[in-house]
Amino acid sequence: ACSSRFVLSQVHPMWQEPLAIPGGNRQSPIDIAVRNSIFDPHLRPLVAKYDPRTCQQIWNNGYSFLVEYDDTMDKSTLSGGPLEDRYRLCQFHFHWGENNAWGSEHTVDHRLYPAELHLVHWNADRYSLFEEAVMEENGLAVIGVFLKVGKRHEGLQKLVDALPAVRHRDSMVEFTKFDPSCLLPSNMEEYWTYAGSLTTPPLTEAVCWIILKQPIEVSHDQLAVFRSLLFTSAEEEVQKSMVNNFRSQQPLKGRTVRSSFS
Ligand SMILES: CCCCCNS(=O)(=O)c1cc(S(N)(=O)=O)ccc1C(=O)O
Ligand SMILES: [Zn+2]
Repeated sequence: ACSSRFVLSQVHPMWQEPLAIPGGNRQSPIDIAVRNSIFDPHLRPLVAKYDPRTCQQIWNNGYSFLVEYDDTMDKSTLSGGPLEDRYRLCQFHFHWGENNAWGSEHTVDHRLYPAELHLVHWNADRYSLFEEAVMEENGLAVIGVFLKVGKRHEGLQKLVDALPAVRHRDSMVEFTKFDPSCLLPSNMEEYWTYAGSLTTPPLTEAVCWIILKQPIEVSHDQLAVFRSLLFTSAEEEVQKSMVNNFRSQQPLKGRTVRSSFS
């Protein structure tokens, strides 16, 4: 699995923004101002080919819960879209709020969603390890999918049922045969893409962000289980609910957001 062993538990969930950020002119997340995005006819549909057999475990890293994949071979890959190379899936995770009014990291014309899914991939054509890619420009490609409250998401339920087992920070359980394709919306043609960064430390400016226009629907109760997770470990006497684990929006600094649709 990718080395998302970067243990965020040293940073408080509403962690203090560092003063100096490497570069600092392509930080994420951002607001996507639809009318300012530029239609690029060369942008192709995204091609996500995931093998559920590469799914390994879920863990609570003190910031979110990550579902980690075996990325030692080219088995679960992302290509197409704005990407020149083939990227390997290493993990997916979510960001959410304490209620349904907010929780996403990106916004569309300042519209907030109750949660956002991130599927993290690294450029396996150019690098041999995730750790290398995470320090390189466009070493990573992250797909962002907005979640909205509606009907129950059957595919998500297997994941929701596993969450009580990783309630506390640093807990981990085996989790296998999960195909993350079930969390993607049907429309993989319409997205926005821009050059950005990780939204958690080390905030490296290595990410080609691909934000899908079509949200997925999950039920209120499914989101409530996300909020039953804890930032804190089993040993800590004061337990803190894992909610509002999103970063504040960052300045665009002259960047262009491209759209695959007009
Ligand atoms: C070597 C240090 C890697 C740190 C980042 N790891 S990651 O999997 O890319 C990641 C991305 C993101 S994000 N929101 O996709 O930028 C959030 C958390 C993590 C994590 O590891 O917890
Ligand atoms: Zn994320």
